[in-house]
Amino acid sequence: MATVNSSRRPQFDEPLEQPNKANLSKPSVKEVKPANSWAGSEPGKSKPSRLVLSSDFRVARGENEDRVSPDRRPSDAGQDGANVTAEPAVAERADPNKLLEQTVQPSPPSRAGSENRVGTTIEGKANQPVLKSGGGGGNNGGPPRSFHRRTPPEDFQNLLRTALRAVRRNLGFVLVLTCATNLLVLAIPVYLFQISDRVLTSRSLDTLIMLTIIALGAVAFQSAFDAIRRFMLMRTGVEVAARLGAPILSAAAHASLHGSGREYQTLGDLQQVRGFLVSGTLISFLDVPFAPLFILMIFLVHPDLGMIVVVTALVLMTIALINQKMTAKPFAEANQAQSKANLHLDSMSRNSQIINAMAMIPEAVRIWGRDTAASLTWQVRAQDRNIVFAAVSRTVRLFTQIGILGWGAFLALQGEITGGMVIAASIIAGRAFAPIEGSIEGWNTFLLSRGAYGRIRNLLANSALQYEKLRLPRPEGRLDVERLLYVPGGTKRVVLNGITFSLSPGETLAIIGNSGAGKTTLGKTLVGSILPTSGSVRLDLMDIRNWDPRQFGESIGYLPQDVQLFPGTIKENIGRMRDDATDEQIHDAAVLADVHNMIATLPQGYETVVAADGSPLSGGQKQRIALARAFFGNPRMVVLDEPNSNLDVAGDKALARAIEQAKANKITVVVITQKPTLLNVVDKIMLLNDGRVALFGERDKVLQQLHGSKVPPELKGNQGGEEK
Ligand SMILES: Nc1ncnc2c1ncn2[C@@H]1O[C@H](COP(=O)(O)OP(=O)(O)OP(=O)(O)O)[C@@H](O)[C@H]1O
Repeated sequence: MATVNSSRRPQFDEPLEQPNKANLSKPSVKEVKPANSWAGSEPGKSKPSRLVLSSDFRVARGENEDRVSPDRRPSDAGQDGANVTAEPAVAERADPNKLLEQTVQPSPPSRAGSENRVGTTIEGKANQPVLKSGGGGGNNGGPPRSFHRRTPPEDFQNLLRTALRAVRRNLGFVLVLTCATNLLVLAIPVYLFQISDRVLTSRSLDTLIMLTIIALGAVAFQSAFDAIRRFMLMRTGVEVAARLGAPILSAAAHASLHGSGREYQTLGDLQQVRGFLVSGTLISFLDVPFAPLFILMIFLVHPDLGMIVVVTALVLMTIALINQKMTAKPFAEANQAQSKANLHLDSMSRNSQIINAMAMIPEAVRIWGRDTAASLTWQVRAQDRNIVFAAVSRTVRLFTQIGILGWGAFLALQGEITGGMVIAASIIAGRAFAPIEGSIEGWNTFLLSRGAYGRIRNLLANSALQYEKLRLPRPEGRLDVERLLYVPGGTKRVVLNGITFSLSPGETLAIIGNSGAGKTTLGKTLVGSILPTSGSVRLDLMDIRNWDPRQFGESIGYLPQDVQLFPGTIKENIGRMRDDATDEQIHDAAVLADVHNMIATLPQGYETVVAADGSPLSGGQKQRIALARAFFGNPRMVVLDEPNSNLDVAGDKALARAIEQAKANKITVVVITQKPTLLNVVDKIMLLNDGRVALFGERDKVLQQLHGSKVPPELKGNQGGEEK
């Protein structure tokens, strides 16, 4: 198959025609001027612009909106914009008073008039209505005039508030149960105290039976209340996960576009919060407020015993703090190494075919083993310290029990307290230590959970999905790219430098250039999957950042270089996994992408199930299904990144037909390609060189620039007949 790099024609990176350095450094386009382009007309002869000055935007907008001629053909605004350059508009230096006059007397609504307008900036055009009364869209009748049906904006703050309300409500009830549980837990020490001090002294069987029944009832209630509060906490955790799971995932998916890719881990944060809600740590936290009550009771038995308990509690806290300090680093290292091992495992599962085909299993296992071993080593180090401190802590607790019993016995010998009091104090002390110890041990979990909740709150609070965007009519497909600069975060590499161009609705553009020229990056900025460092991409004059994301997504199609299909049927894939995709829409997209016949040859047709790795489809078939997915819903702009990289001759032809059909349907198509075959069907060509526009203009003129006066025979398809 012939390629642009064949020996008969120069390569993309050859200095075909040195672009004017001055022009390129002011991020402008070397425009191959068509005869009727305004760029080629004399500024003096241009018709007055209705609005020309971006700095006068505020004043002029108010005037324009009131005075625009009702019969003005707004589509003309789209026709003349194909040649926007980065050069400042001539009229930007015009007298503002004259401008005001010009807005009072708008130019006649003729196409020729609008084509000759000089210096009409995009800001100026933004004041003009985009819609026209007919033509310019699908089925030659233009896109539907109705406004887009949109899902309402997500109210993440409200969802978070509702979830928090549910947690508070449940915790309030759990607190009441905790109160009852902690009071009932005193039943056993009180029972012991009563037996030794009352029953044994009075030898009353009735009292013993009575006390035993009360103690049994108290213990039964205490167990029931404890079980109920655990049930409630478990359900609270589930409720939080159920309420926040979907909003977090959609906010994370949206944020990941321009984020670090770690946004999806917020779902893990939700698991952390849920885990905390059902953990023993929270139970300990809830029980801790009752510890002072128990300590007070011991003080009431005897102040000496109370002091022993207080000192022990302080010692236990100190031990736990030292433990946390000494185990925090090894635990963090262990977690980091474990997540590296998990990432590696994930990439192994995605690349299992490559790993098997090239016998890379030992290497893959070695890398995973290295990270896992590092994780285990750090865990052992952390756990060793943990075990030592836990042992010290337990020893202190047991010493305290002995201390209370011993000193209590001594006090009993002195006749200050009774034997029953000593045993009761010992049991109550154990009850007081339990939540304190539990809280100290779980403090780390609490900090982690608090951090996780903070990340969830930030993600939901800052999600752009919740801001309501203005309802816009369905776009026509006018594309304006202005002074696009892209420097990837954390690098100084300028990948795109001053890209400026425009396409009218229904125009097709091929972006060509050497590998690494920035074609894919440009394609991604056009569909908003990466944000430019500066400059703007506008669809129907509205910056794509300001479109409602759902509406924008429905209005465009994108075929990425690395095609991935979703696990599901071909039908679902073409319908973008939407529940509301109708059979007719799916069929239309397949026909528009010229892929219906190919699908018809598959044994299960549209119901063929595609696995995560794309089987049973071939690479070319996957690419063609993805092409139909890009055309689903009759989008107004489609960006195709090397759509024929896997196609055979028939597929290539089908693709060319699809682009022609798209053109007939007034869909603006940008196709990134390395192959010359598609150049036959496009209106314009852009040659990218090192992130800059080296050539841009009408197809034949650019081809002539590329190949000198000779245009290779295979690229002569449209010459003459469709001369622009
Ligand atoms: N996130 C990034 N960080 C650093 N460099 C980047 C980043 N994204 C792109 N680049 C660089 O920008 C250049 C252009 O990349 P791009 O993928 O757009 O090229 P391309 O013209 O599509 O190439 P190909 O035809 O091989 O797909 C490359 O040199 C690439 O290394």
